[in-house]
Amino acid sequence: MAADLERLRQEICRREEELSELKQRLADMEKKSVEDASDGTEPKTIHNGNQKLTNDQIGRYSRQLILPELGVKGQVKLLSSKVLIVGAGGLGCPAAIYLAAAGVGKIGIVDYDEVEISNLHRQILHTEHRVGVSKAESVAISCRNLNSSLNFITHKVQLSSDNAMSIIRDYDIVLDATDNVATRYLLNDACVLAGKPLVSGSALRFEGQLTVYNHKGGPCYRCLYPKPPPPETVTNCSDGGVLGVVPGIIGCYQALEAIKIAADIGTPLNQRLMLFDAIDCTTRTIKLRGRQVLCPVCGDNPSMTQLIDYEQFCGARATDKDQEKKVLPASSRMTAKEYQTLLENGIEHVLLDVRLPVEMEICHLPHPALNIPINTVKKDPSALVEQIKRQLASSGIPLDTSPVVVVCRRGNDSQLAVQLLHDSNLNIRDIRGGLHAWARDVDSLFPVY
Ligand SMILES: Nc1ncnc2c1ncn2[C@@H]1O[C@H](COP(=O)(O)OP(=O)(O)OP(=O)(O)O)[C@@H](O)[C@H]1O
Repeated sequence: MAADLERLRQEICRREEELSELKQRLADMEKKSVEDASDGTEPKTIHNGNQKLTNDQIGRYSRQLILPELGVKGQVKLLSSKVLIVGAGGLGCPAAIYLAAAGVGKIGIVDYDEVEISNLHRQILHTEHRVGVSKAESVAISCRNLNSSLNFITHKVQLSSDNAMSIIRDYDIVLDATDNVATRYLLNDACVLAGKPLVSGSALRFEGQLTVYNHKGGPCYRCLYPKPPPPETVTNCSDGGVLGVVPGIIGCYQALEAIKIAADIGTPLNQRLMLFDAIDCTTRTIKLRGRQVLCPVCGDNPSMTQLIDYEQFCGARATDKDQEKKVLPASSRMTAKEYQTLLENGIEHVLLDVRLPVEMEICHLPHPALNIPINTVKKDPSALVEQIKRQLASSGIPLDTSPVVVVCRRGNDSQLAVQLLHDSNLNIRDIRGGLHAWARDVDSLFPVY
């Protein structure tokens, strides 16, 4: 049954990709036939008196063509503009579809990742049956369905110092729709070096931000943030959460800014930062400081003339594996399977879950747990030790031998908790890999978030 479902899913994906290719071929042929017709005796102007737009284009873009600010001139600019979207996620999806709808002639999409089920609540161009498909490809397919007359280029790679300049070179405007500090600096420096405006967006929880860097003499990202933040202070959607519509709104704003720049209309958001708060439904725009003459990349005497190692520059976040190596000795840890054995043998213990209560509501291990979030543990570890000792005593469990088992989502915060409680004389260990390991190694039906 599961194999049949998977086969069907793959078949849908295959056919959808085929359909998308056919649409692209059809669009190319239609374009060619218009060019051929206007090549010889038959003038392009014969039907609509307009040398610049075809009848199809006039029909499709009519509602924006009649805007005096845009008009035929602006639409022609859009059709000949080239916009690169880096990141085909929560910001990139809405940005891409509005750029395609507006008729931006060439749209590049960079993403190395594949669609996951947890992306679908906000990355609205992907679909259920495209789980496992390249995100860049998925965005191109959805955009082509909307407007097959445009040119969509997929770059299924991680943007890095090695490839950024050669990818960016072919575009006029770049959108930063990514989610990490290293790529922000990389994109900033690459855009300054290549002389391209950078429309930057971000969204987390209920808040979003938007600005345009390196445009019309305004500052670049480095002018405002010369040094990267300490890695441990950076939170992403996977850890902090995000309401899907928030990146949706910011991604739309990114498309809007790109359209304004491409069509040369309105006032771009350079040297200003827009702050959006979904909880109160407020937006605020604040003035930013201008370009810094001492900026190492866009200043008067730039010391940076090529891209650097951005992971190193930002002191990239330690991976789960690094953290495992760095933090606890093996004797202070147990595997998910070892915890399963402990449960099956009915060994008395205290289970300490250091996630937020809201996460406990999503799922929890099949044993009553003391739920103390890691931030509370950090504030007063000794109070927690007293609480655990009281619980052990009231259950008549021997204090020094009975295990205290700490769990979290992926096994990082639990290690921190064990460290904080290390001097307590408790027999304390954490579950390596947390609930993710439990779902992977013990209970395949346990939910993963
Ligand atoms: N250097 C990079 N090159 C290409 N794509 C990148 C780069 N850095 C980030 N991205 C992409 O940017 C997108 C950002 O999307 P988003 O912020 O919605 O988060 P996500 O990584 O998809 O989701 P989650 O954090 O929930 O797993 C991701 O698809 C990610 O793969």
